[in-house]
Amino acid sequence: MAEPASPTSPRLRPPEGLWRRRVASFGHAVRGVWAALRSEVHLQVHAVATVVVVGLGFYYHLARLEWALVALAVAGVWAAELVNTAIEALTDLASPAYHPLAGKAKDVAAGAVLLAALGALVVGALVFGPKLFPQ
Ligand SMILES: Nc1ncnc2c1ncn2[C@@H]1O[C@H](COP(=O)(O)OP(=O)(O)OP(=O)(O)O)[C@@H](O)[C@H]1O
Repeated sequence: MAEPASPTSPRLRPPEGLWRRRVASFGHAVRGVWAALRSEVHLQVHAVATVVVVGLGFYYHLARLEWALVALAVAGVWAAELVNTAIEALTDLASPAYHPLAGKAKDVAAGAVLLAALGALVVGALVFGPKLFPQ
């Protein structure tokens, strides 16, 4: 009878090289964030805002759920801004000359950032508003 599978069983262990590839992919992702951070002023502003928000979070001893909302809002803005940066780069590569579709792609990507930022603003106002301006 076949031996039951366990997480340490050689059958379930990923093949050699898979972990190396996963680690390499993680490295590429970190390199992407770093490259965008160096070239995009908007991301540098987000970085400063993130430090301020995290500092305020510790100062006001946010509750667990408040931290969760703030983390989601901050990550949402970063993710939207990174995707926007990627779409801008690809658009410039594919269509350096003016094209309505290139403009649409950039406008839609920028719209995603705007929505994420508005959501983060609402979360920030609801979480920090009562703490910053107690009645
Ligand atoms: N190749 C293009 N064809 C048509 N319209 C374009 C093109 N490139 C840019 N645009 C228009 O100009 C706007 C600004 O584009 P741009 O590449 O300067 O991005 P941006 O909003 O200034 O972002 P960032 O400041 O992060 O570079 C776009 O949203 C789009 O409407």
